[in-house]
Amino acid sequence: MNAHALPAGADAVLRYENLNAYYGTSQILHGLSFDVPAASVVCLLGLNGMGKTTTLRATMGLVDRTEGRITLNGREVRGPTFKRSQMGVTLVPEDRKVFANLTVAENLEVARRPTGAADDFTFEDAVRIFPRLGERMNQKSGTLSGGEQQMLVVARAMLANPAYMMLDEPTEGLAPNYVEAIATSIRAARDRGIGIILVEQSLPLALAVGDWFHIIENGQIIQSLGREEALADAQRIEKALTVE
Ligand SMILES: Nc1ncnc2c1ncn2[C@@H]1O[C@H](COP(=O)(O)OP(=O)(O)OP(=O)(O)O)[C@@H](O)[C@H]1O
Repeated sequence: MNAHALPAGADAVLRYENLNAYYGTSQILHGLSFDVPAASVVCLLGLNGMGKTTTLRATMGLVDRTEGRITLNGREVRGPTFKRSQMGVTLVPEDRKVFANLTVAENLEVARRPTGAADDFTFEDAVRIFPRLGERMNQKSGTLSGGEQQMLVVARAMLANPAYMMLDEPTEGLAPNYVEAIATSIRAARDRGIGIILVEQSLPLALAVGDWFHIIENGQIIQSLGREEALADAQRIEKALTVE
């Protein structure tokens, strides 16, 4: 069964139900519940240290302990990280780790996981979305700029053709033209049916691509907004993301 196939009767959704997460004895997440429908972009917003990264790591089984349920298209997401990624969920972490000694092309090839679906991402798609990578296919990835490495890790995630993709602050420290390329890639992934969780400090980017917005404070969702509401209330969201 490929990553996009659904068990009979299941919703195409990554679903969080009352998620608690712990590092050691510290409880970081307190009862998070939200849905990530297929073909949508869900933005997690909040100040530093509020639990956004922990939510993504909990999804991949990278925290010490969780309670509650995460289901992907009706099946429980559990077990070791590689099993979760086999289920079709992938995380692009903040640290932008590329295989430094491999070329750009080799990094992409290692990640490529065709599902056989007609709308699988291909090398050509990656190069169309990130022309800069196309110019650097034979360059060792360790010598790319930070922005280019970020494009490469996002391109790699897309070539794995996940059902759901989580991006942790993909535009942190990037120049505006790279931010635009990341926005284009997020829209392209959504247009192919991929559900996306975007953790972002940049509200303009989140508003440019997001369908749903959850503001997280101290490991809890304190406010949830749809796209129209968020656009109408951008100033209030900005305030919630500003340290007083
Ligand atoms: N490995 C860890 N061990 C113990 N505590 C941790 C660990 N990782 C994160 N924390 C704590 O969990 C809390 C939430 O951190 P998290 O990284 O999820 O925040 P965030 O909202 O993503 O913010 P940031 O933008 O700073 O990454 C913080 O108080 C942090 O100190």
